Amino acid sequence: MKNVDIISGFLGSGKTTLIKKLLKECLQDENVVIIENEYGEVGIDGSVLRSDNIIIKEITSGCICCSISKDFRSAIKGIISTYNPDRIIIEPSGVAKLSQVVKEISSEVVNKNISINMKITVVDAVNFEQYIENFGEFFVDQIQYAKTVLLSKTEEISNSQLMQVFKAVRKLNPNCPIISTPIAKVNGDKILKTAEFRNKDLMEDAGIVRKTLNTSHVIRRMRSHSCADEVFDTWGVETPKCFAKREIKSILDKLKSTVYGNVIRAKGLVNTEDSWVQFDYVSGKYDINDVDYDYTGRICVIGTELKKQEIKKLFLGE
Ligand SMILES: Nc1nc2c(ncn2[C@@H]2O[C@H](COP(=O)(O)OP(=O)(O)OP(=O)(O)O)[C@@H](O)[C@H]2O)c(=O)[nH]1
Repeated sequence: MKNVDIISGFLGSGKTTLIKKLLKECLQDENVVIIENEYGEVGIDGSVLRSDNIIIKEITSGCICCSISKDFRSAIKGIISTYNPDRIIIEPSGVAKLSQVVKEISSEVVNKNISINMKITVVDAVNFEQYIENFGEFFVDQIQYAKTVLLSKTEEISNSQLMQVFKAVRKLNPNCPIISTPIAKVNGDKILKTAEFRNKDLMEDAGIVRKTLNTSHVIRRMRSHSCADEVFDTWGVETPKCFAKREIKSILDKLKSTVYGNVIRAKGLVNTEDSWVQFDYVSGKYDINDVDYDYTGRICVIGTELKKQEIKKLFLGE
């Protein structure tokens, strides 16, 4: 029987950051395979996580809980027969419903070989209200079906905002441990122990939560949708273009404008005049960091009602 961990969370919440931390601080001696599911057409997180002892299987261009669920199931089976890993970590796309991912894993095809161990949902505390209001169907599902919730970016909000987010998460999921200490300050081991603790007792959490809560008030605009493809849009490109660093900054500043649609998440690995950089844009805020060179540049943008021609012009000038 193989243990499978699911690290769920909305777009840009911090799933990859958490996986990197766990790999570095407490999973170095384990034979781990990661399934990276990117909603966009080009894979970026695989390169971000890549290291010598980690095997990464990337599944791009769709969501493993709906449009490419078959690829997902065959990936799991293939991984088990090829690598026989100690642990499989799944990072679903930010727009996947955790309930659906669990359903896929538990389906007839694979349930003889695996059992679900950790189900952590990373919740972006900074953008909590905005996401619950606009993308409640996805966001709430991820929280309700989690065995553990990790609040990310808590160091960026006030104590009273944190208390509000904490209360709202607790209301949606009465049973799960909620990790609220800034991620940089919590030891990876502590996160692992918290998320694996009382595993068995919490197996039924999703059912209990569904029975005890009426969350219709938080699922407003998105209520009628059930599939990410009906709501979210993505644009991606592979490009050898060499950018100026200040150009990337200026592009990311512009992405906030509605000229480009409603951009929630943009990420990329691109070449610049003096180094390779990784950029991460989440709802108006961004980071740009130097990284090791990569084989070619990749850019991915996710949002709603994207103006793809405008976005292409912005990044590539054509
Ligand atoms: N300040 C702060 N930034 C964070 C934290 N967690 C993640 N980030 C930043 O948020 C951005 C997105 O982080 P990722 O780990 O790539 O998020 P993700 O959930 O894997 O993103 P997608 O898979 O693309 O949806 C990056 O710029 C991270 O550095 C946190 O706890 N605090």
